Amino acid sequence: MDTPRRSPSRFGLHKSSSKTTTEVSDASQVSMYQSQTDVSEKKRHGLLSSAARGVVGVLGTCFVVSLKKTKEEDAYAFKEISISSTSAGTDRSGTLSIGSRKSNSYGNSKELRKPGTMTFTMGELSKATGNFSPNNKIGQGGFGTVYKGKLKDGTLVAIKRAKKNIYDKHLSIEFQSEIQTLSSVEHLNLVRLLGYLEHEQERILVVEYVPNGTLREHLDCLHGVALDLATRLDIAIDVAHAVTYLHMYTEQPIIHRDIKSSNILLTENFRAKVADFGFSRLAPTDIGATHVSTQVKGTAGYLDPEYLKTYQLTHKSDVYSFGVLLVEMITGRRPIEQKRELRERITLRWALKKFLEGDAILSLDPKINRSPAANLVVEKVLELAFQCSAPARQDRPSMKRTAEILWNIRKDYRELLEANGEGGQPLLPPPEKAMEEESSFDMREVIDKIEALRFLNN
Ligand SMILES: Nc1ncnc2c1ncn2[C@@H]1O[C@H](COP(=O)(O)OP(=O)(O)OP(=O)(O)O)[C@@H](O)[C@H]1O
Repeated sequence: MDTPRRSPSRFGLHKSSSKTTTEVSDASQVSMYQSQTDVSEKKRHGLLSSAARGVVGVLGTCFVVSLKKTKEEDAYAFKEISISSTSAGTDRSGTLSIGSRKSNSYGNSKELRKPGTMTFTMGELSKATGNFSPNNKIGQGGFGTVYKGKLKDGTLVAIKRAKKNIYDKHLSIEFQSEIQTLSSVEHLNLVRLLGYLEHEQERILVVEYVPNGTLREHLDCLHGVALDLATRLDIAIDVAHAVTYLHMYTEQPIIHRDIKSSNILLTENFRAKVADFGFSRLAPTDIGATHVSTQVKGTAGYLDPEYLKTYQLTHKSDVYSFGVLLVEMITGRRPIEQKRELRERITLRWALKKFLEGDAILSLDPKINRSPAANLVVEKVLELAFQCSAPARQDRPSMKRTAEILWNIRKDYRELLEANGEGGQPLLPPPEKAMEEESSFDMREVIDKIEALRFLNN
């Protein structure tokens, strides 16, 4: 099927409008949010176990890990989008709580709890975390401190303790928002809320513990091995599934608002789980409503420039952030690389320039070996990433479409690996409905790219 002709404006590269937009957004993103991000990043990195660093130190290098997933594992993920809406629907009817596991008991098992509202006592959570011992601290974010905990029945959990400030009404609202949002969702690729505690000064969330660190940590090789391209593609698809689910299959559409690599947690099998719904708000459902106006929240580098400019939040703001995330996964670089020279500082812009010059492969994370198959992934994923992060939201694809394109890219990648005898990744059957359109880019677009390149060089 022919892909529609893409004009420079689909990339948002018309001189008159987009340059201004990009500059405004970059500047405001850096100034408004960078300090906050830096602090939490530093803290988080400071918190990485010395053991992890030890591994890196001992190995002296970062090996590429290649993971073979079973057909069943992936097939499950594909099914998840379609079946989850049903199961979540059941949950929302109030008969089955996503927080309360039928076979497991948390806190008082006699209570019949509403979805996601399992309550814990301070005693239980104190015990689970060794009295909130610093030894059990695994993270620090905008919301507060995160501890690893073990419940009575042995279940490992992450316990997110909000900063204490009962007079901060905003925090309480955020807490309620996180509970409400989390409680209505259930998906393999979303971190599950197990319960909460709200008592006097304390606001604590108990969520599923995801044991293998954040995507950002893995891109930084802090766990000793670099993620190979196949795994990065799988992770991107997991995230796309999760966000598609939030946008399309929950009772009320949910905009995540803070998609970023440090909010992507990985399981031992390198399945991705999207975390941190603290910033999310329910998307509008009114017929005719296309956006909610709200105060700008998110993280520097990932913020939709149109949202920054207009304060209007739509699903396409998540798509923008996801585009930035895709570039991050291909390049290994953070969205904003403060220490690099000016022209390399905004990774999206730097990678776009390489792409338009026909040198997309030069932007590939140096930890990944170059090959014809890698070349294909870099070209196609970057092309998709730039569509996702087009300055104008109408030029961005939906999250569902983005997932479908990623499926195609993965399929092409695996076929090329097989053909070149490069890898042993098993070929998975294509998901039933997803393969209608090709994600190739055609020669006509080269002309557009040259035009765009001229624009960039001006
Ligand atoms: N469910 C979880 N399982 C395992 N570790 C977690 C879990 N949730 C959070 N963490 C760890 O705690 C860190 C802080 O998480 P948190 O969601 O509070 O903040 P953040 O998203 O990193 O930052 P911010 O709130 O500023 O966006 C994460 O980077 C991760 O290392």
